[in-house]
This record gives sequence, structure tokens and C-alpha cells, in this order.
Amino acid sequence: MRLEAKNIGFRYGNGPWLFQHTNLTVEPGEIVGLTGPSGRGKTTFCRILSGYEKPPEGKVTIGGLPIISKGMHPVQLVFQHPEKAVNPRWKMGKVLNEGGRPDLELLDLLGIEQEWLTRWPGELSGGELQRFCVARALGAGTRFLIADEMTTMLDAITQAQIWHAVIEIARKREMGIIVVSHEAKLVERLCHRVIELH
Ligand SMILES: Nc1ncnc2c1ncn2[C@@H]1O[C@H](COP(=O)(O)OP(=O)(O)OP(=O)(O)O)[C@@H](O)[C@H]1O
Repeated sequence: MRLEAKNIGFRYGNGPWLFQHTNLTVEPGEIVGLTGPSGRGKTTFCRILSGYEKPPEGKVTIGGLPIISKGMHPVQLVFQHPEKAVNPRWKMGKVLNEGGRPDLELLDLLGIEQEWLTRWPGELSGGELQRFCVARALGAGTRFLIADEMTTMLDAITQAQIWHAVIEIARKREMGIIVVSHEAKLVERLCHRVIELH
């Protein structure tokens, strides 16, 4: 089931068009890099793909069908700031369960410790918190993951561990990934192909 964005046009309110006639196809199991200068609309495009924004022009489909808005979205977005992505009043066990029953192998691959599940978000480091956001995004129903500067604020070792886990799971499940990053080396290393938003 491929993810397709066809003829997408978007602008905020009555502002100028950020992009128009934009197309993207990602196959299951494919890893695609999305690059472009700052402010060009990469994050906005990712938000459209994952259902947070409805484009005034064009459509997004999976397997040729529009995405149903009930339940967990099959296109999951993980962005740079994990502290903005979790409810500060929920302990981590509950945060994790938002993505469905956690996959123990995945938690292990991501280096999530059992003891962290009883902590509040504010009691974890940024890197520890981001591991939870990744685990939550990789629920059983996820077909495509969008990593929008997902590991940008992390040290090289944590970055490598998270990507190793994500790639491993993606390979097993034939999940597609879109990688948005300003780190050219990371994009080059991870992706089968790279497209530029312009
Ligand atoms: N809610 C909003 N209302 C109005 N304009 C917005 C809104 N969100 C983003 N923008 C504008 O849309 C443009 C594209 O932003 P976006 O975050 O998608 O770009 P980007 O390519 O991801 O940038 P970066 O690489 O710096 O993260 C920017 O000029 C931004 O100021």
C-alpha cells in the first residue's frame, strides 16, 4: 500500500502559496529523504501527510484510498521537540499506551527502561523522552513514519540507537519512512532516494 500525495497545494489562510502541484509517492519499505531550505514548507508538508493539516488543493491516499480519520493515523509524525508531543500530566506508561499495546522488542531496541514507565515526562531527558515518542509512533497500525528532524537535538550515540531501532522495525514490517533533516550525511546514509521541496 503506497502513500501518495497528489497535486498538493497549501497556504496558511489567505497568505502566499507555500507550494502547489506537489507530488510525492512512498512505497512500503522505502526510505525517502525530504530536503529544502528553511521555511520552504517541509514541516507543513509532513503535517499534511500525517493528517494534521487539510490541504485546500490535492489529496493524500494510502493504497489509492483516502485516509480514514478514525483511530490511530497510519502515517505517524515524530518531530524535533518531544516535550511538546506528550501530555505533561500523564506518566510515561500512559503516554506509551496511546500508540496501542507496546511492542516489547521495540522498547528494548529503543533502550527504554521499565523504570521510566512510572515517571512523569519532566523526569526524563530529551533523548529518553524522544525514545517514547518514537515507540508510540510505531504502533501496530503504522504504515509510514515521518521523521521531521527527529534526532536533531540528540547526541550521536542516542541518534544511532534510535535510527537502528526504527530501521530494524521498518524492515520487518515493510514500513515506509520519510526523513526530513538538514543533516545531509544522515539523509545520504539512511535514504534510498532524496527529493527536494521546491
Ligand atoms: N500556523 C502557521 N500560520 C502561518 N504561517 C505558518 C504557520 N506555520 C508555519 N508557517 C510558515 O510557513 C512557512 C513554512 O514553514 P515550515 O515549518 O513548514 O517550513 P520548513 O521547511 O519545515 O522550515 P525549517 O526547515 O526551518 O523547519 C514558514 O514561512 C512559516 O513561517
